[in-house]
Order: sequence, then structure tokens, then C-alpha cells
Amino acid sequence: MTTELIVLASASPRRSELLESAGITFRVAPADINEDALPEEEPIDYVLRLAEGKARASAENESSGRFFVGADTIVLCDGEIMGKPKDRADAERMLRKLSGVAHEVVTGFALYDKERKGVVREAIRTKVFFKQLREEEIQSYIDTGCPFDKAGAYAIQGGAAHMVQKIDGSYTNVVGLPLCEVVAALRVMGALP
Ligand SMILES: Cc1cn([C@H]2C[C@H](O)[C@@H](COP(=O)(O)OP(=O)(O)OP(=O)(O)O)O2)c(=O)[nH]c1=O
Repeated sequence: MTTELIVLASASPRRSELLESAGITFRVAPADINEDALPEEEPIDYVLRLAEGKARASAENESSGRFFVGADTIVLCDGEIMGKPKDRADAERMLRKLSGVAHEVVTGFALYDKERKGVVREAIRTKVFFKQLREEEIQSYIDTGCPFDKAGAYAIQGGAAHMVQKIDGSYTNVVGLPLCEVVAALRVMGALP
């Protein structure tokens, strides 16, 4: 089995870098889908549905490739699902809410086998503990522009590393793709030797 058959259905440079770091050969074919939550939808159901939707949409658009990997990451804080902030005020609100408390980062991923029409889905949760943030820290971090394409308005791998006191669980899951689990699932699917 050749690994060129793996397609990452994501525009996220972080997801590409993570998959590359595992030595996996793949190509990228992002899929644009509606990311609105359904009424009363549970967070886990939401990330799994979007991950599968991205994988299937990419598979439909592409004429080659067999194993399509989709993922979706959210931050869960005190009952709120945080996606990417809409604007500066939203980023400020999210970071103020995360300040000094623990939250969860949930990434759902889906592997869709276009040949067998089968799908494997999994959601991984990581607990992240933030220090108390000073207002100047919040403002200068938002000034960098980093928060705007990140769930919860922060990037643990970037300018927000100093805001994180500790994590409990997978680090790569916070960045956007739980690597151990994704690699294991690719193996189970027969996409990797
Ligand atoms: C919490 C956190 C999120 N993120 C990122 C991961 C995801 O790229 C992003 C959440 O948005 P997603 O909607 O999961 O993904 P995306 O729109 O970037 O890419 P695509 O839908 O094409 O796959 O937040 C970080 O990079 N670092 C972090 O610490």
C-alpha cells in the first residue's frame, strides 16, 4: 500500500505539520463545509460530525486518493463551545474567560476510506490549565493576530505557550490533530504498513 493514498482534508498548516512529523506521506485537499452547530448538539457529536463532513466532502471533490482525514477542534469552557473568535471583542471575551481556569480542548477526527465506504471516528479530550492573564497580556497577544484562526483564541504552540500552566492529555490534540490516535487509526484502516 502506498501512502500517497492518504489525503488530509484540512487547510490548517498545523495539521499538515503534525502529520508530516509522524513521517506520513500525504497530500492536502481542504474541504469547505458549513460549521454551524445543530440545535442541542453535544460538543463531541459536533466535532465528530464536522470531522466526518470534511473527510467526505474532500473525498467527493477529489478524483484520486483513498483515505481521507478530517478533523475539527473546539475549546470547551464552562459549558461554552468556543470556535474561532469572530472579531477582537470575541477574542478578548474568550481569553478573559479562559484566564485562571481549566478548560478542555476536544478534537474529533475521521478517517474515511473511499474505496470501502467505511469511516472511523474518534474524539480526544485534553485538559488545559491557564494561568491568570493580565489585561495587557491579552491585548498584546491579540495584537499579534495569532488568536483569529484558533479555537478558543489561542495557540499553545505559539504565542500563548506562556499562558499554559499544565496540560493533562495529548499535546498534539490541542494543536489540532491527536497524532498517536490518528496514526493508530490509519494503521487499523490499512492505510499504513
Ligand atoms: C486550542 C488551539 C487550537 N488551534 C487551532 C487548530 C485548528 O486549526 C483551529 C480550529 O479550527 P478548525 O475549524 O478545527 O480547523 P481549521 O479551520 O483551522 O482547518 P480545517 O477546517 O480546514 O481543517 O484552531 C491551534 O493551532 N492551537 C491551539 O492551541
